[in-house]
Amino acid sequence: MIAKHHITGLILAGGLATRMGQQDKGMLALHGQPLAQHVLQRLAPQVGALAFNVNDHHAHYAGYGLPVWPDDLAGHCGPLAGLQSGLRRAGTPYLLTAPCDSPLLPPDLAARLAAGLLAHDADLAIAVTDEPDSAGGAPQRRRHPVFCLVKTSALPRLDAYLASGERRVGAWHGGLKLAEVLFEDAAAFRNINTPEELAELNNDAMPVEMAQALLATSATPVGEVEQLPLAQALGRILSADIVSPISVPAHDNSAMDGYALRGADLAGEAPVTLAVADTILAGRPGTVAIAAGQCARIMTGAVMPAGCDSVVPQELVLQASGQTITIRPDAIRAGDNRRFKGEDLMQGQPALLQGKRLGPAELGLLASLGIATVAVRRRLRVAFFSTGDELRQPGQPLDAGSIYDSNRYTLLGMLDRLGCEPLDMGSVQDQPAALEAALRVACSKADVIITSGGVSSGAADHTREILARLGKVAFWKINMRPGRPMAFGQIHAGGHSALLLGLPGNPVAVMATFYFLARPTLLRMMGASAEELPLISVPAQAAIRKKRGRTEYQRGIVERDAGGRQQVRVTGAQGSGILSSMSQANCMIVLHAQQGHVSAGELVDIVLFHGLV
Ligand SMILES: Nc1nc2c(c(=O)[nH]1)N[C@H]1C(S)=C(S)[C@@H](COP(=O)(O)OP(=O)(O)OC[C@H]3O[C@@H](n4cnc5c(N)ncnc54)[C@H](O)[C@@H]3O)O[C@H]1N2
Ligand code: MOO
Ligand SMILES: [Mg+2]
Repeated sequence: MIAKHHITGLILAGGLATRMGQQDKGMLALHGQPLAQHVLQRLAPQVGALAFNVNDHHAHYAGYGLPVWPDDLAGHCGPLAGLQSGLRRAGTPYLLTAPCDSPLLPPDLAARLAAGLLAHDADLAIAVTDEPDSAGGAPQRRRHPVFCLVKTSALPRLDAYLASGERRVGAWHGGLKLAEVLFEDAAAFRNINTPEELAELNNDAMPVEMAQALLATSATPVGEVEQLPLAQALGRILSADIVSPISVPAHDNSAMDGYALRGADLAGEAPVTLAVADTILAGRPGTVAIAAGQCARIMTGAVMPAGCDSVVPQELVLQASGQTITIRPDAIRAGDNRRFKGEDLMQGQPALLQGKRLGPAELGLLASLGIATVAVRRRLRVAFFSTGDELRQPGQPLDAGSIYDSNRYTLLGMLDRLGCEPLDMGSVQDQPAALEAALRVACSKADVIITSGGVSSGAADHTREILARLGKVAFWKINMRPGRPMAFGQIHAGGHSALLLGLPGNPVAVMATFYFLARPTLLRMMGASAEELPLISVPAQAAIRKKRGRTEYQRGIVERDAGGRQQVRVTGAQGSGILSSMSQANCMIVLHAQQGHVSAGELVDIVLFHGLV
């Protein structure tokens, strides 16, 4: 297996960008962020180390804190010179290259190239795609030689090739063994060569991972800290590391009710008789040292007496008279049933790290250290409101064409569960003045404003105008379903600022965008350390229809089949207005962008709704 830490990712940013007026291509902005940073964000989770290959604009890349390697060959000789530079400098057995102008590159590029390389026992693996033939004929196989995973030991071959004056990218490997790995999603290899291509990409729906990365870069944790008694700290985020002031347990102690003894006394074959020299209760340490041939009656949790290293549970004792016990020498092994001082927490060692969310175990752990109050970040204030003239509140009559406002309640529930301080601002009519007033009030009270509705292409122009007046808000199209449209930005009013997350109005879209986009952002702002939702791989009970190129979150029910194996099925209709599907479901089936239709029995990723703790 080729592990992540065996691979250095090299972002090729050393070209001349002739069709971009020789600008530094890697620094061109896509959704307000440099192309090279998008590539970095996509490669980072896939490799152990990262570096840039840059020739002319070293300073542009220095801020990323990564190595910046120039070509060793002079005169902009193309990507192979970058590859050569990377192979010379990488400290890992493999190098993975990707150009700085390919921000959609596959999230499983490294894993799949590595699998292909191993399967073919090859020296390098490159990506290939099948592109539709413009004349309507059979698809054309297209190689992408700059998306390449190569053994760093291939360097001499590349050196010789370049020394011979050759520069062509596709042919350098000569006698080395090449594996071609087919990727179904050709769009992932899209690269930007002209200003028109960049404009087009800026207009297209953005991958979920890109939206997540953009959100992550704009979320900063709340600074204020408060000191809370333990009993009020459940769900809060620790603001500083906790170093154990004591060891837990504070003494070596017994794990059983029985007799503490010296393991060395259990030698031989015949039953052993020991004299009971003391009785030790939990909280009442013994007073005598136990000599050879002696033992002490001891209770669970009581301090081990000096001289003893083992405890025999009382039910394993053959005979006990009060003054003596008799046991078989093989009843226990020396050292059994003794708990060591500090085996849970050692004095002076970190017990909990800042960013930890305090759950039941953490409250108990802090208590076990004798800590009575704890420093946590103040709760994140999240103002939320629904928008729409059609909305009525539960309890009100429903007139023609109107609906009840459900998003307010799902949002309230989700925010509360996450540990935020929800500020419910009700529902707001689709009128410019009402919307502006609501945003201003929300901005004055909250760190984050979450709205639902009014963000699709049908959104009234006045919404955009107001948001533009109050701050900088982008309207995103995200390549996901449900949850395609979303507004994101920062707004300012009355000397305050707040992050705005404008979620789409459809009730399931609200939940999907909340869980997969807003949740990580809010957690980061709450000061919580990154908690990736664990994806579990489960076979699909039946085929699932899925559009390749788009991330889909389908509502699923995971349960055991007749043979006892877990499997997942979709809840039925997946419309983004069908909120009952979220209630029937016990998991979200996460169908990644690069996946197509799923066949019965195929493994899919799921996120469970409920956890134990
Ligand atoms: N021409 C296009 N139309 C739509 C597109 C598109 O790309 N092109 N995207 C669709 C998608 S996907 C979604 S999601 C919605 C998002 O629209 P908005 O965010 O502007 O939301 P609204 O139009 O205000 O509402 C959508 C839908 O949800 C109902 N809704 C709204 N608020 C609530 C609430 N608080 N409780 C319950 N239900 C609510 C609302 O009545 C609408 O039925 O746009 C699609 N259209
Ligand atoms: O994606 Mo919309 O957000 O489906 O309903
Ligand atoms: Mg609306």
